[in-house]
Amino acid sequence: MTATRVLVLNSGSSSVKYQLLDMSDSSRLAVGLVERIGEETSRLKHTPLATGESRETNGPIADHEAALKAVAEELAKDGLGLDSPELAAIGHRVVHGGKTFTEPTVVDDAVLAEIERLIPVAPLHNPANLTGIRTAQALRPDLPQVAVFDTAFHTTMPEAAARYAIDVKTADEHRIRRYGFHGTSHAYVSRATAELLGKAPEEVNVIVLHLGNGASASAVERGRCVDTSMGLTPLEGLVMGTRSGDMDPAVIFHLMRVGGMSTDEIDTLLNKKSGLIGLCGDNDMREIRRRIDEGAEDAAQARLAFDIYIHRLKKYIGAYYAVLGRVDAVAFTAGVGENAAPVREAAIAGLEALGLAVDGELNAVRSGEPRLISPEGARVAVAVVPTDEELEIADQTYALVRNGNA
Ligand SMILES: Nc1ncnc2c1ncn2[C@@H]1O[C@H](COP(=O)(O)OP(=O)(O)O)[C@@H](O)[C@H]1O
Ligand SMILES: CC(=O)OP(=O)(O)O
Ligand SMILES: [Mg+2]
Repeated sequence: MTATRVLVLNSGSSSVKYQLLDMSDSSRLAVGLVERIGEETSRLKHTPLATGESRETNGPIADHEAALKAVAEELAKDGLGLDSPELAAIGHRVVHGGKTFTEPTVVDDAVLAEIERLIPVAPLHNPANLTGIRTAQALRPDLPQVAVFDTAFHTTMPEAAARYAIDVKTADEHRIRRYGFHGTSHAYVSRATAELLGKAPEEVNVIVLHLGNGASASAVERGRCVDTSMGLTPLEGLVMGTRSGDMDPAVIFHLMRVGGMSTDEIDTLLNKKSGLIGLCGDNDMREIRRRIDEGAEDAAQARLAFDIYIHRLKKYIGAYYAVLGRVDAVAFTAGVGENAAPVREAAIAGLEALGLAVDGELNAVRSGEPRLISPEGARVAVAVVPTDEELEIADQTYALVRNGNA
């Protein structure tokens, strides 16, 4: 029997999203999510696609190792356990691959060591990714574990976009440059956008707006990334759920000298207590829109947070329009981009001179399919293109192991 199944693990700082796929037809066998790892109120939601009936387990899950073991138990209940001979490989999302990894990579000790070395530049993500890999290795030591890096798609950025304008020697010594993240999503969505336009990826220039809890924009020229908004770490760029995005770096010196804050306190402030949550107390765009739309008592604060979020997004659309010179499509994706029509409308509003517009009726359509929301005949397409990082990771993982390369 040929092993055609791939388990994909997308380990975040406090969550694990997973999917088991059969790559003979790219179908899903099971999907699930473990949330709030490390808290008392952890939750595992598991759905075997054969029945479509979800099971939920609530109660403390201490760490990512325990989370993955719980996932393995749930899969086993459906006869989809990790001991299955049909499993060909386990694919892992790894957030930071530095400049080392430009392709999906079969994990060995040297690869693990390099992912570990990169922890200081992805402190929220790489430790969780490592635990995911090590736990999976312990459960199935005989299987290839494949790392698919968020940074890989961005390694094509030219030096002019990737370098910060700081002393070159210092930058090189500490490997300070812009790496970019969410690359698996930017790659998948830019390709799917080309397909929606009936073109090959090499024929189009696309601005991809990945708006989830973390958020980033990218400029994709003929299938290759030429700029992206995240930098050395996933902190730079757009306003995010809990991260500040761009600001004058002197804010940090000021907080240290005048505010008396420590490096760790500022790190926590900018990564976990800023962005939408810092501006208005909510990091969920649904809640922010509810406050605005219902005219809640604290609507003004939510409105300001929304406006700052949109202002930054619009600046990046303009910047990447200039970087690309000619734009064929702007694609919205991830939780906010796929679901929040008011965000899409506001971000594109006023950009008619650039050939960009949103049709109100098309924008209001709710669907899981890629779709155009620009008016018929528009010079530049505006699209909603659902991302599928797990499918992309599974594809890349299977492509690497199916020919016995592993
Ligand atoms: N219907 C919706 N309207 C507005 N925002 C939504 C909606 N559904 C989800 N979101 C937003 O999507 C975010 C999560 O996006 P997601 O891509 O799943 O993020 P991540 O992968 O970073 O956890 C939530 O924080 C929420 O703000
Ligand atoms: C890199 C990054 O920001 O990832 P996420 O959006 O999953 O936090
Ligand atoms: Mg995400």
